[in-house]
Formats: sequence, C-alpha cells, structure tokens
Amino acid sequence: MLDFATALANLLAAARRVREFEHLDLLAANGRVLAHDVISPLAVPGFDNSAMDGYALNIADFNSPPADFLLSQRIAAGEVGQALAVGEAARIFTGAPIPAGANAVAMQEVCTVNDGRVTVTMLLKNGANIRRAGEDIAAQSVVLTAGTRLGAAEIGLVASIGCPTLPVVPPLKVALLSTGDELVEPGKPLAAGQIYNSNRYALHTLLQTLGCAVTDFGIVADDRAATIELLTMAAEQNDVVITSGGVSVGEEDHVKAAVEYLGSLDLWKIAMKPGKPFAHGRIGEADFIGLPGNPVSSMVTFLMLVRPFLLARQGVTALDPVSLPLIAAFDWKKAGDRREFLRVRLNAAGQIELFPRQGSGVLTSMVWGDGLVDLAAGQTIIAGDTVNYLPLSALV
Ligand SMILES: Nc1nc2c(c(=O)[nH]1)N[C@H]1C(S)=C(S)[C@@H](COP(=O)(O)OP(=O)(O)OC[C@H]3O[C@@H](n4cnc5c(N)ncnc54)[C@H](O)[C@@H]3O)O[C@H]1N2
Ligand code: MOO
Repeated sequence: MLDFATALANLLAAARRVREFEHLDLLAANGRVLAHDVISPLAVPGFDNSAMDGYALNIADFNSPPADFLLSQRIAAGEVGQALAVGEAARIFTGAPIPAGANAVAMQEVCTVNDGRVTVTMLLKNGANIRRAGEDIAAQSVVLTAGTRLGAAEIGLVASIGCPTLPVVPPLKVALLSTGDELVEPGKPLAAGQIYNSNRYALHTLLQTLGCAVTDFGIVADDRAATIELLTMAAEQNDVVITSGGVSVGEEDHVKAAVEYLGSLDLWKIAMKPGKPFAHGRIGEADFIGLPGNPVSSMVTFLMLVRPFLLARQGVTALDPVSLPLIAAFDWKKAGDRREFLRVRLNAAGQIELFPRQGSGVLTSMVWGDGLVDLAAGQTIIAGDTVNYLPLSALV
C-alpha cells in the first residue's frame, strides 16, 4: 500500500495538462479554468471619482470649519464637470469624476446648503472621499493568472476591465461507469440482495460541479468481456474514465484486470481510510481512475484525489484543500494504520463533532457532516486536541 501523500503526488505528476483553449462569453465561463493570464488594458477606476454624495472642494480654501463655498455646478455620475475656481464647490454624486481644482469631497451629512452656497462643518484631509484612478487595478497589470477557477468575483472583475470574453480550458470529457451486478437504478424495484446505484449519482454530481462533460455509461455487468468492451469504448471517447467498484480483491472485481489487459495501472491501493482500493492507470490516451465501491469511500477518494487530479489536468495550481486547525469535541482512541478522513461537523461553539457511524457504507455521514478531519496514520484524539478540519464546502 502506498501512503496517501505519495499517491497524491504521483497522481498529480501524472496529470497531463490540457493545452487547448476556447474563448467564451463571460456568462458562459462560470466554473471554467482560465487558460491564459488576463492583463488589464485600462486602470480601474479610470478617473478620480467621488466615494460619496456630497460636495467637491479644495481644502486650501478653508482654514477651520465651518467654511463656506459658492456652489458652482452639479456633477452626476457619468458627467464631467468644469474646473473649480477659488472658493467654489461642486455638488457631486457617488462615482462622478472629481473636477479639476478639487482635492476632497465633503459628504452631504456634514454640509448645509443655503441660497446657492454650501457650508462645510468638518475639516477634511487632502483626498478625503476620493477614489483614486487605478486604486483597484493599474493599467497593464495582470488581474488573473492562468489556472484560476472562474466564479462570480473573477467574472465581475473581467467585466470591469471591459473584456467581453475569456480564454478557458475546454471541459474535460469524463466517462463514468458503475460496476456491480447488485446495482439497480433508482425508480426501479429492488429484488432480494440488490441495492440502488448511489455512486453514479454522487459522482456524476461531483463531476458536474467541477465543470466536466460527463458521459454516463450506467451499470457495467460483473463480467470480464463486458467490462473490457465498455472500458475500450469509454477510453476512446473521453479524457478520463472513472469507474466505481470492482477494484478490490474479489473474483467479481473485473475492472483491475481489464485495465491491465487494455493498458496499464500505475497506482493501486492507498493507505487511506475510507478508500483503500483506489486505482490509477492509462487506457490508450485516456486516464483510468478506479474508485472503491463503498459510497463514502468513492466520495472521499474523489474529493481527496480525483478532484485535484482533474483540476491539475486543467492547469489549476491551487489544489490543496483548505485545512483549519480546530478543537475536537470528541475522542478517537483507535489509532489506524492508514491516513483517515473522518466525517465531522462544526458545532455552535466552533468545535468539531464526530458522526457516530464512520463506516464506509454510511452515506448519511456525508450529509450530516460539513467537513473531514484529516488524521495521520497512528494518530489518536482526546477532546480538546487541535485537529485538521477540511471543510467540504471548499472541496468543490
Ligand atoms: N478481502 C478483502 N475484501 C475487501 C477489501 C480488502 O482489502 N480485502 N477491501 C474492502 C474495502 S475497504 C472496500 S472500499 C471494498 C471496495 O471494493 P470494490 O471497490 O471492489 O467495490 P465493490 O466490492 O464492488 O463494492 C463495495 C461495496 O460498495 C457497494 N457499491 C458498489 N458500487 C456501488 C454503487 N454504485 N452504489 C452504491 N453502492 C455501491 C457494493 O454493493 C459493496 O457493498 O472492498 C472491501 N472488501
Ligand atoms: O477502504 Mo474501504 O474504502 O474503507 O471501505
């Protein structure tokens, strides 16, 4: 068994980066990975402007408040005013350009207006309530680097520099196969000994969340010829083939043998819990990833290994999960011989609680939990100890 850190490092080293890119409209780019750096052609803000509704003036015109100014003009956002003469102030609104000659804005709450004149009751510093040109973005600066995952903030930022499209990595084509003769699709009746295929739905949803183009091959029979046939087809048409189940040691586990027959396996069995029977290899040009059949194992191995692998293939560099040192509100006395990922959640006191049933078939633990505790092999916990908490919300 390979230790988890080595397995992850090997997997990431084997992640061949996609070189193609396509240009997408901003609104179609959510969830995609940026293919090239984005350089701003302009400064943002493009001009000094008012941060407040109020009065633009020159602080050289008053020694001590209250000070009185002639109201010479009105400048709304989108308009350009005239230069101020000595002793003049301009009515100005948030976002409007600061007129020449002004060096501060008095917010209207500290001003009174009477008869075409404004009285300012507060002393102002040079630059007060002025947003400077370029204070958000300098012209010609890199605003986003290649490999960034695009979300609302990134897309809004690119709109703010006037770019209508972005160069993004095309979605990875991922084939998903569920193995197991016991599996039945939801909506159909169960016979004795059968179970519903839950991995297909959990894994498909995770792949969608990562922006992959998923082709779902459904359930593969526990049969060597059928497994070889479907794996061949899936590998020809996709960048990555992911299976669940059938990679362990039983006679009914045909996936491993089929992959070794069609291509090669470079990784099998990892010292992690849940998820020991994890496999990686190649079938032709496609990556093969074999996930364990137990539902929690397949989800946890996906989050901890497949997610960074798929992101690395798209050129993403920020791959480490968020890990927060937090206080455990539980004991964990059985030191394991594998790195372990416990299903836990944060309580109102900001401490970590353990889901009582940690079996790799107990999918309710993933719903109850909002995170995983990352436990080293051999580690035990006594309530009050600091543990590494990985929020699930940061693993999508
Ligand atoms: N002698 C040994 N037996 C097992 C070992 C071992 O080391 N030696 N490892 C155990 C561990 S740990 C796991 S995890 C499983 C993994 O085996 P496979 O990945 O080959 O998965 P299966 O045997 O096909 O299934 C395991 C379990 O999960 C259920 N399953 C499978 N697919 C689905 C699905 N799509 N949706 C819901 N549930 C699914 C399946 O019915 C089994 O209960 O092997 C252990 N055995
Ligand atoms: O290693 Mo298995 O995935 O725990 O049930």
